[in-house]
Amino acid sequence: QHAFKLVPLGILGGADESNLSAYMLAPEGSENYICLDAGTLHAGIQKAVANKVFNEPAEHVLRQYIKGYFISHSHLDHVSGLILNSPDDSTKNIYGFADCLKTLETHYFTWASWANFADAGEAPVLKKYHYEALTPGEEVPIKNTEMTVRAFPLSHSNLTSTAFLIKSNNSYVLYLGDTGPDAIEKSTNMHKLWEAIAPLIKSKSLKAIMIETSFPDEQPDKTLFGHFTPKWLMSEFANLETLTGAGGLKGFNVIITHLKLPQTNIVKIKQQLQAENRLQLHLIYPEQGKAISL
Ligand SMILES: Nc1ncnc2c1ncn2[C@@H]1O[C@@H]2COP(=O)(O)O[C@H]2[C@H]1O
Repeated sequence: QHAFKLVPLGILGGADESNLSAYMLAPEGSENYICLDAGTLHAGIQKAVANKVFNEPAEHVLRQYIKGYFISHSHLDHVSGLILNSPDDSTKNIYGFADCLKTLETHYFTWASWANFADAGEAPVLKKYHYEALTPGEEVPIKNTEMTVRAFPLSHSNLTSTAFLIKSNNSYVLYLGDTGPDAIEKSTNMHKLWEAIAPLIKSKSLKAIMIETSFPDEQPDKTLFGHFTPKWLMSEFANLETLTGAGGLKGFNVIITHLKLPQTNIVKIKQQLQAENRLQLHLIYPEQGKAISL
């Protein structure tokens, strides 16, 4: 019995502008999706339609199926698809922490960068999108869907990034925007997040964690820029295992996002994750336009 359907619209962490972080998520059997980050929309929806994931034209998927956007942080590779597709989009909410939404308002939905399709910021405001600021830890319903969200702060170098805990009935998916290990970020955000979600792993209600691994282990700690390597990812999951109990993560779905090109690095990251997977996580590599049931 699956609880969610996930449709990756873009999966990479930069460089290939046709395939940047964006993931549609809906309760299984529902057409009321959210989109987690929005780096690439058009190219991903086209692929999903070509793969018969959707039986409607791409315009319909963009306008009718995506009910809202969840933006983890304001870096271009997480928002460019939203901005570029905004003239063809329908009215909906953009959810995120206040400082992230403020950057959309002051840097992107302005009359110099684009047109102001939002409902705040530089006049005239076209009011297609409503900025909906989230409060850390507070569960709120997601408009026009059967899901709720709780947002948690993450550290991403100089920025605050976001983890979104999405709930449908009594099942959950956890999506993390760009972030790195507490030890390097000099943060406790990962630990606090693990404390919040460990009970959901124990109760088997958390269906998957979507988390980034941007660089192979060869990347020096001082040039991680708020990202994970396989070694650091596995060390954070080892911390999580101390909260779930020994063996508590065996077979748990971990969807690896935001791999950065070149392709030789991506091959390395996958090899290293496999070699270092002593916790026996079920590692899943999403593919653009191919649905995953969770
Ligand atoms: N101090 C820095 N020097 C060079 N490149 C950087 C620095 N900080 C961030 N970046 C780059 O800017 C990118 C912004 O998006 P990412 O965090 O995915 O990856 C980041 C790096 O590629």
